[in-house]
Amino acid sequence: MTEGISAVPIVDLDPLVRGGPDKLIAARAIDQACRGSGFFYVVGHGVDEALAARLDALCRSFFAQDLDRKMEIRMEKAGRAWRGYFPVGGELTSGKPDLKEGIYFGAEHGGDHPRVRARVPLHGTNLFPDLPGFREAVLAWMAEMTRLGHVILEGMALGLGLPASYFADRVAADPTILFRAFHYPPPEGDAESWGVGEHTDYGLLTILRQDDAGGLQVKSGGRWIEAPPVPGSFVCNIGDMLDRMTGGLYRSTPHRVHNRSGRNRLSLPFFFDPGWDAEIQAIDTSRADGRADERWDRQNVHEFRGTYGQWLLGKVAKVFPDLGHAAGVT
Ligand SMILES: O=C(O)CCC(=O)C(=O)O
Ligand SMILES: [Fe+2]
Repeated sequence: MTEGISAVPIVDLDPLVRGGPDKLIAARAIDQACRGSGFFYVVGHGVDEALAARLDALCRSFFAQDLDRKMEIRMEKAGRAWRGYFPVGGELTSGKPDLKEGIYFGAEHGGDHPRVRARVPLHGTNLFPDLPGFREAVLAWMAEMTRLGHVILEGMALGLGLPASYFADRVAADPTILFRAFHYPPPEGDAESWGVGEHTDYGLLTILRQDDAGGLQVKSGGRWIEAPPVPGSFVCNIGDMLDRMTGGLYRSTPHRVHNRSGRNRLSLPFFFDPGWDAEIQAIDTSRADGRADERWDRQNVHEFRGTYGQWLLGKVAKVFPDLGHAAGVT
């Protein structure tokens, strides 16, 4: 592990991606990062840079369109599947409107998928913008990010001294995947406009591609530190369910975004989360450090019992209250 230009460490995943004998070196670096700030960059991930550039350009073309065009795929049209576009101010990550717009995507489940047939919220088909190549790029990206998610989870399992397939076998055989494209316009005069307010992510692992605008901040050791852009890398962070499973050994670290660059910021977070029906159980709480920080939302993840689907529905209903009602969640 090498120290980057910020306090967030950089982990070279190459040995894990290739499956070489140095796997444990990468696994230990991940473990160290997860016990520390809970945030790390990954390089050596093998994700095609040309695909990333194509997706970046397509997303910028989408967000540059008139609002009317963007609203053609507004989230309301996807109903309970919870996909599509939301305009600036439409999402309330920490109870207040965020200064960002975005598109939500998920696994492309057809009408014959059992959970779509059972009308389970958050399942269904995506709403893709009518831009050539968009659909293909998003589907290819989600496949790549899913591959990468499995690689990182394997590293985490090894780093914890568990069998490589520990998470894959228990919670991530059929992961819940959510992919978002966000555009953060620069604040107009109001320095207090947060792109995303302080929050933690809900699931296992977030893999984020950020552009060169900067603005992502991570709460580490009680203070906010920057996670500046590192070309060709992804920023990874722990979600609430991995915090829960590791008994707090790995923290779901609070983070937030403030776009101070004076230009548009584009970010592409991918959420690699437990299967919808996966029961979330602690691995070995004796390893936990017992710290119980005051959380941003005053929840205690360690008291949660149930499936990931139950946890996620409770969360999403808070972030999009109107859609929560529409989908019968609240
Ligand atoms: O856009 C970013 O850099 C972070 C986004 C984020 O934290 C989230 O969507 O959960
Ligand atoms: Fe987040």
